Amino acid sequence: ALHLAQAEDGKGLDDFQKVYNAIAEKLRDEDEFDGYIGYGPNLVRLSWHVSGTFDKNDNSGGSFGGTYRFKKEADDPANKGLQNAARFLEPIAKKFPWISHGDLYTLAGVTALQEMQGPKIPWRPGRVDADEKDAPENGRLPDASKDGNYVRHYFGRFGFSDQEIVALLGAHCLGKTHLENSGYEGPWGAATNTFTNEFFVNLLNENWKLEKNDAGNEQYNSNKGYMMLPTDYGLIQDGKFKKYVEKYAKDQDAFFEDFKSAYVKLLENGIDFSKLGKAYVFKTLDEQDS
Ligand code: HEM
Ligand SMILES: Nc1cccc2nccn12
Repeated sequence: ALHLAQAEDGKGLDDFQKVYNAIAEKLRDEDEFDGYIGYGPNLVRLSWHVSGTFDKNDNSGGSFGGTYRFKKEADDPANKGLQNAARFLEPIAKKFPWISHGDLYTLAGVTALQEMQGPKIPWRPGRVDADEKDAPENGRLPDASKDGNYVRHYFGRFGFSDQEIVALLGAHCLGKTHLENSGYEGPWGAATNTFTNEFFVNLLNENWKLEKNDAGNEQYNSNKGYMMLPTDYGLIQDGKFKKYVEKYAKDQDAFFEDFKSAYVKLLENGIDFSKLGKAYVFKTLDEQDS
């Protein structure tokens, strides 16, 4: 059965906006991280990795139990590099001890996306901390060395359509790959901390060369210093995915709208929110600077 959302008692929009603001202010303060990319992309990746363990077949994994806080999940080799995001969030968790870990990890991704000029992401609280025994086993996160068919099959476990899969991967407009984390090296130059549709524009416009990187893994590099993972490149090798890449490369608003919907679905998979009111939409710091 789905996990029933139980919001932190007595907490409302203002309380969660305070958590949002604390994360957003810390993002602004600690802007030097990772060559001045900042923590935003890393927080978005954490929110995806804590949700990406979900399996609709037995409703295991997913963001509900906040089980990333246990070594069993945090030490998954696929999570290498996310210790930075976890350390970033420790003082936030101490300042707001009432928020569950699942709510904190997902709210941090929403905050980072909105502060990096992404779409407004409606968010609902109610994830309840589970025990270490409920932490999913390692190996549920995807393998970047594969192709488009693998990507389609992988995301089938969440019930995502081709369109939702392509929209979600648009988050690879953010941050970079780090050889010491994943065995892929991304260029400093092209790394960004602003949410745009450029992942799709680059996929279509650059001439990609498949090369072996210093870790011996194959990746696609362009002469402008951009890179793509084999799974990224699979989106233009596969005709059914490619038409959505073209749609989003042409229309950033359509990308923002579809990313928002798919990202909410990713973060809420496996949870029954029907007992809660409507989702919260948080103001950015800029919108509160009055
Ligand atoms: C086929 C599915 C996916 C694969 C194989 C994949 C793989 C990767 C890899 C290998 C990295 C580099 C990590 C590092 O070296 O630090 C990365 C980074 C990243 N991924 Fe994905 N990813 C996938 C889907 C997603 C999704 C669905 C999202 C969010 C909605 C996402 C968001 C990010 C972000 C923001 C970064 C940059 C992190 C940073 O700069 O620290 N990825 N991904
Ligand atoms: N920034 C970034 C992160 C992860 C994967 C990826 N592919 C192209 C760019 N990119």
